[in-house]
Amino acid sequence: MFLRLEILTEDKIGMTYEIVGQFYRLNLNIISLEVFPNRLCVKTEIIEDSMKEKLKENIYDIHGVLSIEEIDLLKHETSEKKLFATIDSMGTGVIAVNKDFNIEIFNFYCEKFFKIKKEEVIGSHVGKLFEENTSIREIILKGEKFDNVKFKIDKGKRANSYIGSLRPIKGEYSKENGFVISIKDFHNAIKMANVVLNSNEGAFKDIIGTSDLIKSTKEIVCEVAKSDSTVLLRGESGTGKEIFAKAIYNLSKRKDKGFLAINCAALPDNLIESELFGYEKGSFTGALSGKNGLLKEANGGTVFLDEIGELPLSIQAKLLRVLQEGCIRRIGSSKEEKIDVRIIAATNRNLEEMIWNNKFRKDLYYRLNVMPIYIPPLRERKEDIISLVEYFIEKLNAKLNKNISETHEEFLQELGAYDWPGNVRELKNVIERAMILSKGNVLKRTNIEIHIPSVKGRAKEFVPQGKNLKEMVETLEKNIIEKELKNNDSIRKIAKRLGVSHTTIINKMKKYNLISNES
Ligand SMILES: Nc1ncnc2c1ncn2[C@@H]1O[C@H](COP(=O)(O)OP(=O)(O)OP(=O)(O)O)[C@@H](O)[C@H]1O
Repeated sequence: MFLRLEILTEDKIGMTYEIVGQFYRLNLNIISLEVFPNRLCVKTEIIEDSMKEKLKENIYDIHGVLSIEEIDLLKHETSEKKLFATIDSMGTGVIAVNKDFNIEIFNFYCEKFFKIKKEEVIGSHVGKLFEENTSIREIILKGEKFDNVKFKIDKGKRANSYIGSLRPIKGEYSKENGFVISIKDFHNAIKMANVVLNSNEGAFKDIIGTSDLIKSTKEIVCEVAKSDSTVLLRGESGTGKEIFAKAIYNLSKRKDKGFLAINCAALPDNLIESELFGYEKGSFTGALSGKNGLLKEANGGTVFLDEIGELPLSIQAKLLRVLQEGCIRRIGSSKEEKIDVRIIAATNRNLEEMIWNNKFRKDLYYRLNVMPIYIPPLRERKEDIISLVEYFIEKLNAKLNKNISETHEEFLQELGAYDWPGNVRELKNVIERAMILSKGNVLKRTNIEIHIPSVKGRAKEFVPQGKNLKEMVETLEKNIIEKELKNNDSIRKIAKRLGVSHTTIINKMKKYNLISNES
């Protein structure tokens, strides 16, 4: 406990000397002294009331002393308290170290991730905190400025990555007086980077990734969105073609008009034409009244034609008329109607090969390919995996009613070692499965359910179950269809891939009691 006095005085030379003298006459130790014009604040040890009265009397006897008041804190103590409260409330770890490398400040954030109380580390050597990580320890002990170095702190259950920076504290004559280390959680830093990168571009808010490849794709998209030209998005399945199509629409001048997404593979062959172009009354049995097609419905807006490579050749010819002349003709009508739609198409098929095999019209290809944009596969931008994982965890926590807050380093390493043939869609599914499987709040390597040949070795040879060849073939057939259905592709697309009809797949699904996402 301390006694703190604030003494107001007249402006007189030697006043401080005289007041301080009264403390020494009573043999009192001055702990702190603040001198201002006409004001003096003194901190001393607590003393008995009689002694305190004596001290005050003696000070009042000095000519020019106006008042003496007991106060709670000296000015520098108030500032120090404010500073510590600020440092403690920061979402960044702060460690201040003196010139002898001893810790002087260790904020609340640091207590949390080092799992040590500040009382245990204040005054001890900073090197002790980074004992398990010799590389960062060496850099820190140089005491020289550095920015954003990634390192790991392994505290048993929690092994996470952080980003550290260091600033030396310079004295008035540039002599070094220690340094301050600031530490951020790596994953939080990435989240923030995403917020900042996406803040101007609301259109990109659902497109996660800060890799150079994604950044340059976003740049191209921004340029392309300004014009009204047809765009062809190319890239493997699950790379995000549809969300890029949405971004183009959101950045375009048609953003206040409609956006209609049509999956060409999901429309059965016999319905595609009527769905897209509409039909006249009586044009076929059952056409009791006429109907507008989807393209007409989308007039003035943007149409996203996903999986354009799946369109039958006859429809390709009609689509070419839309692109060339802006005209559609309903089934059963001899009249063409003008429409104004912007087409964004997408495919994961090799259209050039399809042209070669007479499966895709060359003229339509050239018309679509005015602005091709290639969406890179995830394996070429693995640096985006961490931010995608964070993003999906946050989204899926709400959906699955979970509270996953951490990912083990090994979990991320394993994801990084995989090649992701199903791209971001596959990553999302793997995260969802891992979250369902995880017992606590942490995602661990053991929660990953994918086969990673490079990491876990080759798969065992698969021998289908069954009493005889017929049963074995049926098991195999069931497994193949089941696996295809898991990719969430349309039945039409699966049928194409397996070289059978749409009806065959539906019949087999009934036979084996399988359900698709279309059911
Ligand atoms: N960069 C990304 N950020 C966040 N989510 C993404 C990203 N890329 C893809 N996704 C998600 O992955 C899933 C698949 O994306 P999308 O449907 O756009 O892929 P696609 O390329 O159109 O696939 P397909 O060719 O099979 O139709 C969606 O859930 C989408 O939201």
